Amino acid sequence: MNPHVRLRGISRTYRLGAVDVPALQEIDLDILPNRFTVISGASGSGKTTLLNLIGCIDRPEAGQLHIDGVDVLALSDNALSDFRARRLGFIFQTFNLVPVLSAYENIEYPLRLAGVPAAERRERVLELLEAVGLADRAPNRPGELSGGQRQRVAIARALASRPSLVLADEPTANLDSRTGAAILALMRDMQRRYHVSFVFSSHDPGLMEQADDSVQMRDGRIVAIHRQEEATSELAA
Ligand SMILES: Nc1ncnc2c1ncn2[C@@H]1O[C@H](COP(=O)(O)OP(=O)(O)OP(=O)(O)O)[C@@H](O)[C@H]1O
Repeated sequence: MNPHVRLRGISRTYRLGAVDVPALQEIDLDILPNRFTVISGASGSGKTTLLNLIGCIDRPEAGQLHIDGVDVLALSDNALSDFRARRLGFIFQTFNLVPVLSAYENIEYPLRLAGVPAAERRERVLELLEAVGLADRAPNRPGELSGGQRQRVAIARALASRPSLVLADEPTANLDSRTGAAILALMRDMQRRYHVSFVFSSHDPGLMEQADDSVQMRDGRIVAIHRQEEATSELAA
């Protein structure tokens, strides 16, 4: 199976005054398509830095990064923004919804930016609201929703532009454990339903069991990769 994301020799060092902080050191990693991948590791192990690089929000000093076969580090800033908007979806720990927009409008926002026609926008937003269990909350602003409901809106927003890859940086960190488990189950469901690759980071080693693939990090390096057997349906296909 061709990897969806391929990292080779990726290094990223932050400069803090005179001190160099090596956040990632020569990372080699393949993320497989249509799988649910968790990146776990202690605080400071480099998870966010890795997700920011895969999300083309940050650039490494060294190494190669291909997504869907595209050498993203060779793209111009404009081409990279376009690539990000079309192919990638993001879910954040702090939800990052626009407070003055309703749940419906938050999900619709990336579609407006992408110039999707109004009728198609409406169809996609209503389908996603239904899919994340918030059909009755369309007019509510984020301030009128619970943390779990806000994250559901954020999941729907991340999927709105039909990305091939969704990146989620500690999406359950600000939720109680029950709500976090429900959000995780929803992400899993959405990953299967929409045939996207999901990559999310977590401190919680318990989540590793629920992923197809798990990547463990320590001190800026990958110390273990565990891949579950491919799903039967994929093998049969
Ligand atoms: N902007 C920055 N400037 C300097 N150092 C940074 C910066 N961002 C991260 N670091 C350092 O890089 C290392 C990796 O940080 P990163 O945020 O990627 O880890 P993490 O595994 O996501 O941690 P957490 O679980 O706490 O979010 C840490 O040592 C951190 O202190």
